[in-house]
Amino acid sequence: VEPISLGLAIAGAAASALTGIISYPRLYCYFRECCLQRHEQRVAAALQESLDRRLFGQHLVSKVVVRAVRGFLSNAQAKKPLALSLHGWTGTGKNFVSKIIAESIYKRGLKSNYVHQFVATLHFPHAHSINLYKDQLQSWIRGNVSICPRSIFIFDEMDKMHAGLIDAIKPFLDYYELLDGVSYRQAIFIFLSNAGAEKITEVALDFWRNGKEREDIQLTDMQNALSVSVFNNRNSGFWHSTLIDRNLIDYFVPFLPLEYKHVKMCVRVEIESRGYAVDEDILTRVADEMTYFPREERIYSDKGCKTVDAKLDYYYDL
Ligand SMILES: Nc1ncnc2c1ncn2[C@@H]1O[C@H](COP(=O)(O)OP(=O)(O)OP(=O)(O)O)[C@@H](O)[C@H]1O
Repeated sequence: VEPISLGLAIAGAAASALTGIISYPRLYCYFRECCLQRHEQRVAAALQESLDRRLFGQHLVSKVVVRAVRGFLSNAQAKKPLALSLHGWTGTGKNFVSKIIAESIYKRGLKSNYVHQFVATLHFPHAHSINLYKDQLQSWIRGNVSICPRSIFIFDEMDKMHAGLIDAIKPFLDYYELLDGVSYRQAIFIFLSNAGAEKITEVALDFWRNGKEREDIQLTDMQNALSVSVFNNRNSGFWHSTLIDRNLIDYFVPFLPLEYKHVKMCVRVEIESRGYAVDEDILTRVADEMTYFPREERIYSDKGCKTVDAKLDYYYDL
């Protein structure tokens, strides 16, 4: 083969590969992250599988989250963005679940360019700057949704957010088709909060005291009580918020307090993820070291599964 024709052949192949890449977005998206990347059925399957395998003791969460996300993604005519509000005791899996949702939609999960996380105490620390934060929040959400309609926004520590701030995002959560030429209808908003945890615990404890199974707790046992208690709680971040007033939160997702057996499951996972063989004695000791409430019955872990990893360091990494 003449060098010149070989060169032409290579150039031709490269050009057709390039057009191939451009005309096959899937291939392009294989190498570079794309907005709206995965098909909704794949997202729903990945989400279900991941929650079933990795999330312990939260039957209501799995049910609501999978249904909500699947329904929303498969509805091409969604009238508003999806807004989920996750509530519960510390260490029960709220951040964990938002990470799993993000990973099911974008392979890079929380590291994705289309997933944005806010932590109230970090990003909005000063009460006197609330108006500035409102402006920043709006332009930041507008900018990101303009780049990618299927953006995911996670607001952590809602209960520490200054009252009224979250109302700045109300227009984006509402039923508008377009706002200044931008549609927010494909975006996903996830709010995380400890507000309502007492109410959730009260219901769970009632079930326990009446000898009923935890898994028999229904969403209806929780949802109304939860939305009212969050709305009326000055420290919920949603205090008298128009988001609740106007029914712009689609689902209140209750995280039940975790029991001793769930803590043990977390310890097991943590030991395995470090590549050690599970030593049942250590596993039990770590779970025993956690504190449990109420004081008399000692059923629920004070810190959920938080601090399990730190406790394990004592046994394994010294
Ligand atoms: N229900 C659960 N199933 C499996 N692992 C869990 C569960 N809850 C918590 N964990 C583990 O504990 C870690 C800490 O939990 P996570 O940060 O999700 O708690 P949280 O509910 O967001 O707490 P906080 O309200 O304090 O922010 C998680 O990364 C996960 O490893």
